[in-house]
Amino acid sequence: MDRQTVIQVSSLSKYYGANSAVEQVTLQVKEGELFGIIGTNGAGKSTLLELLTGLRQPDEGCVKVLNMDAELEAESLKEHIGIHLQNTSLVDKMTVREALDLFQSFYHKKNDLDAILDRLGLRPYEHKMVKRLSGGWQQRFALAITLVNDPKIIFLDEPTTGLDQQTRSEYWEILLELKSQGKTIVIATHDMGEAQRNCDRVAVMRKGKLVSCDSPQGLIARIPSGGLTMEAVYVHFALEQKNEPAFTLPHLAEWVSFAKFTDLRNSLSVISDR
Ligand SMILES: Nc1ncnc2c1ncn2[C@@H]1O[C@H](COP(=O)(O)OP(=O)(O)OP(=O)(O)O)[C@@H](O)[C@H]1O
Repeated sequence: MDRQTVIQVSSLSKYYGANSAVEQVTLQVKEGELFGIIGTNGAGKSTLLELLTGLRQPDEGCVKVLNMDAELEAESLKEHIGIHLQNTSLVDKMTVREALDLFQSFYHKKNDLDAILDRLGLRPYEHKMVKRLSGGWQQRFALAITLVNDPKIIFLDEPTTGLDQQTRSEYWEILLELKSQGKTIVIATHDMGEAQRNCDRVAVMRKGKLVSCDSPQGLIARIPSGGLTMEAVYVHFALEQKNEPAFTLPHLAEWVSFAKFTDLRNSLSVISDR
């Protein structure tokens, strides 16, 4: 039997002046999926996540999450989702435990905080100030915050950016465990290798538009020149412009920016394969 659709996005647009941050995006996410969103800096990933979670209002179209309208029923929706956006530093001066207690007080439904601390390995840091945690532990702490209300869907905005390979792999392992517990996870990421290994489907954004959406293998199979990796998918779908050479100067700048987040050696081998 088909899995239930838990997120339905229909013709969604968000404009900032003349700039369309998200333009006519339509997609669905199924219950229990680990759903990736990729694209260059400024492609619209964060704005899309903000619209999905009801934190921003769309200019056109609509978002239904768990059969609730993300714009009109944001308060009710909040109870059922966990969100980790970029640059959330409100709780820097609290300890891990204090911050978890505070965030949990915002919800009716309450998860077992001790179990969260233990599972995410945060127990030794329970009484440490959040700002004193290393980058990897801060991201785990932020993931812990998303779990305080035992959400059905977790939204994550580039949580592994800047982390070393080992820390990233461990983070994705936790996501796989949450998925195995039935959680639906939507994650914006620049982490192509992990997206390829772990995501059920990936949406590729480019200049606010959804340019492709499929399983990693499905996306890879769509590359006419025959790439083998999500890095190649990124180059083909996220950077490609019709009627222009593949690597104009602006593209090169985007590529360099992307390469910051991925294995440069792999990236260069993708270029040399072209
Ligand atoms: N509050 C805002 N006001 C004006 N423009 C905005 C605002 N938020 C985003 N934008 C613009 O919307 C576009 C999409 O930005 P967004 O942050 O969603 O992209 P992104 O794919 O998440 O990028 P990154 O990978 O750098 O986080 C960009 O052109 C950005 O400058």
